[in-house]
Amino acid sequence: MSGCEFESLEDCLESHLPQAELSEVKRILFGKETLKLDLPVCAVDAASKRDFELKGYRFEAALEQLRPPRRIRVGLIQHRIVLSTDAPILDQINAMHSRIGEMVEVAAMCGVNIICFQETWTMPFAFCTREKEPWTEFAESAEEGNTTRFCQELAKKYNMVVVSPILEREELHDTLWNTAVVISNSGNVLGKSRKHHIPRVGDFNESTYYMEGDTGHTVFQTQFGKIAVNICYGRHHPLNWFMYSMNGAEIIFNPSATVGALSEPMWPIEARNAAIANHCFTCAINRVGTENFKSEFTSGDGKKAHHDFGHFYGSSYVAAPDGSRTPGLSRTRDGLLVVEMDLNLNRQISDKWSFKMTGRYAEYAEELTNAVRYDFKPNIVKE
Ligand SMILES: NC(=O)NCCC(=O)O
Repeated sequence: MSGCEFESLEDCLESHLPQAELSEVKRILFGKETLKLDLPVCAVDAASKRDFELKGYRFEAALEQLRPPRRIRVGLIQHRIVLSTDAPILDQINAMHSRIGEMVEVAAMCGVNIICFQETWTMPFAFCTREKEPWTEFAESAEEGNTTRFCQELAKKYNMVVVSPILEREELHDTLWNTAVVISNSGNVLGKSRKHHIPRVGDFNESTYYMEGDTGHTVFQTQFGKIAVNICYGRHHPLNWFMYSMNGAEIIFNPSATVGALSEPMWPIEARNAAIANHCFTCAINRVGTENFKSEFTSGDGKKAHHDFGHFYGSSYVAAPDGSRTPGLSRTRDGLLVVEMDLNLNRQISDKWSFKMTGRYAEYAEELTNAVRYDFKPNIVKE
């Protein structure tokens, strides 16, 4: 079986492990048995008719005496491109809009309050090619583009916060950015968060198109909680997650596009570790499928010229501050993951483990300031 056919690690364990061992394996792999969330029959039927996976889980918190529970639902959407990469640009974008529209409708049936799509969801992840045309034509204004208008309609219709990661064209300077637009459930654009770290690894030739983002570690106060967006490669940088958390993020979304050969063993660890280290929820979303491009490309890594990135392995999941996590969505299919979380869990775990209190940040800040100076002398004792 090839890497792009293997459906999911969890399904494999479920079908091959004896029941007694399975619950121990799940406890160790996922922190504890993840509780299933009952989803409405109409949603389950619609997902099946529209040919995507629908899964629901919930994370509970202890009941407190002074604070009511803060239960909210997030939705994570992963999907393939709909048309081939050489179809007319507008047809590709419109096809993606209608696919997402039908998935968001199911999220609304499931009571989702905040939905997040995958990185640059309106287009193929064409940055491997290093060709400017036609891919830069997918770029749109974050504030006034058609995709933002489409998401504003969804937000208003379903009373849902929409996180829409796109290729942004900033018209003022005619520059491109990799940007997540955050749209309030009122339908207003709340703001945007630009990708903070740009990869220079494998075929991820994104630095040919856009620079490191200039929006810092913005956190968005929504009706359903404080959220932040750490786009893809930023998940390898613990300080990046940390700064969103320092600014008060209760949920950090990580819309991504990454392939099996490069990052799959790291995927289950990084967002989960960030949830633990920062006492918050994290939501990792990856696209699915293999995208083929007409012209061959190379990336100076000795590989023969090729037409695709390899397999985007999906596996979107949510991690909680207590170290537990949901199983991932499929490695091969479009999917919607609906997760109910009680945001009170963040403070409960912070009070228990106290990483923010024991962090010695002032000392690290001083050491780091020295470490990045050109005349830095490492603190090493030699015989
Ligand atoms: N989209 C993106 O930044 N991918 C880089 C590879 C990775 O972070 O796994």
